[in-house]
Amino acid sequence: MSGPFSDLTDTLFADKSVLSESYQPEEILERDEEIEAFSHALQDVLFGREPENIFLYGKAGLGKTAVTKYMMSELQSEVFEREEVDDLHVHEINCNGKTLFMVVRRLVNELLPADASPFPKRGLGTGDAFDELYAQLDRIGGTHLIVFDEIDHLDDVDTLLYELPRARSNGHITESLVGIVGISNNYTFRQSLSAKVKDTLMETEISFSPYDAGELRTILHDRADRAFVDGACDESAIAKAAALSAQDMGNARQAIDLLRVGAEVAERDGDETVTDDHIEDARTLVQRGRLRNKIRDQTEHAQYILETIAKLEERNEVPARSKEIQEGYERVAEAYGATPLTTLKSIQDHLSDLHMLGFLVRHERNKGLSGGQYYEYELDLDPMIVLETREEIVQAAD
Ligand SMILES: Nc1ncnc2c1ncn2[C@@H]1O[C@H](COP(=O)(O)OP(=O)(O)OP(=O)(O)O)[C@@H](O)[C@H]1O
Repeated sequence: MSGPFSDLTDTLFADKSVLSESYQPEEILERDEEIEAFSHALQDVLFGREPENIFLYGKAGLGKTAVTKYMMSELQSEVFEREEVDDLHVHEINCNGKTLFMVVRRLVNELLPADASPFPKRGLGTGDAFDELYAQLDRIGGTHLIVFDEIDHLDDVDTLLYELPRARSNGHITESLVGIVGISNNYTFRQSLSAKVKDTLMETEISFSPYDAGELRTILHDRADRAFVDGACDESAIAKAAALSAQDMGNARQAIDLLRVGAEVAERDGDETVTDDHIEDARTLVQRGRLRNKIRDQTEHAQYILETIAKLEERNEVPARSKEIQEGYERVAEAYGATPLTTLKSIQDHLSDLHMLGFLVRHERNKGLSGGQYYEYELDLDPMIVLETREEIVQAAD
């Protein structure tokens, strides 16, 4: 029997899941100093003392989550070994898009006994949710470490950071100990806290810096060893993925993505080894994917404007002035059954935003002797990406 899948054999991957987002590495590489600072801050837990509060800062993909997961699991094992230490409970919650009430309620529900009814969504306030949280922490006892990921996204973070670290000294809890681990992409987070919180919050701050090419190479090497069958990935492909990501933001997630997509390209082409060329192709694919998402994030009218400029570009009618773009835009908006924005000023505002966001190149022109200046615009990306993305969006909406 032969069918579309009958010829397929996996010649590249030994375990592809090692390159997936959900994979938690057993070993954390190139973060010795951060791990050392983290262990130091956590050591009170092993002596039954109140934990220090810990804040981790750093841009995306620098290992904050991976290091935290690793530290929590190492600490759990150590607590388990030392029978004299009370139980350790670790709770993790992502704060993005949540109110303080939602976060505290979620924690309460995690702590409640399995047969208890959940904390009500309505009718009670944040103060009530905190009271229930304290009651549950004391009912369970031991040490509780609560990891708040994207803590800077929380609406009323001041209250959280004023309440929880003081729960014991204020007598709200007596049978348990609680510590906070806050994770944030925003280095200025601490400055945004109220003076009252800033002055009293005792914490250790650990900052994660971008990985350099050598560090990324070590991380990728380790992944490649586990992910690929022997000899299926060139050393220079690893070096290339590491170098490209180091030049960008030093982001390990991006480096791993390049390696995975590069391997998918090799697989698609029927090649038995991942090479530099595959990583180069992966870069283009990953960049296109990012651009597509960025276009999708724009408002409907901003997208019409981008589509208009892409069409002008296809007819070699760029760079174009805002008046010309407005005329094309009106036709595009109407073709989608939308009512176009009417003033030239509103189009110019959109053009200026799209320029700031890096979608457009802007040329400043002078009107010769009559004086005065105006701008002309063209896309700073391949018009096909805009047109294809728009088509996908329209088809998905049908
Ligand atoms: N030092 C490291 N050793 C091994 N793998 C790592 C290391 N740093 C990061 N990674 C891997 O890179 C990816 C991104 O890391 P992680 O999710 O920890 O980043 P983050 O700093 O928490 O970023 P974000 O804020 O975007 O979540 C994960 O797959 C993680 O396993």
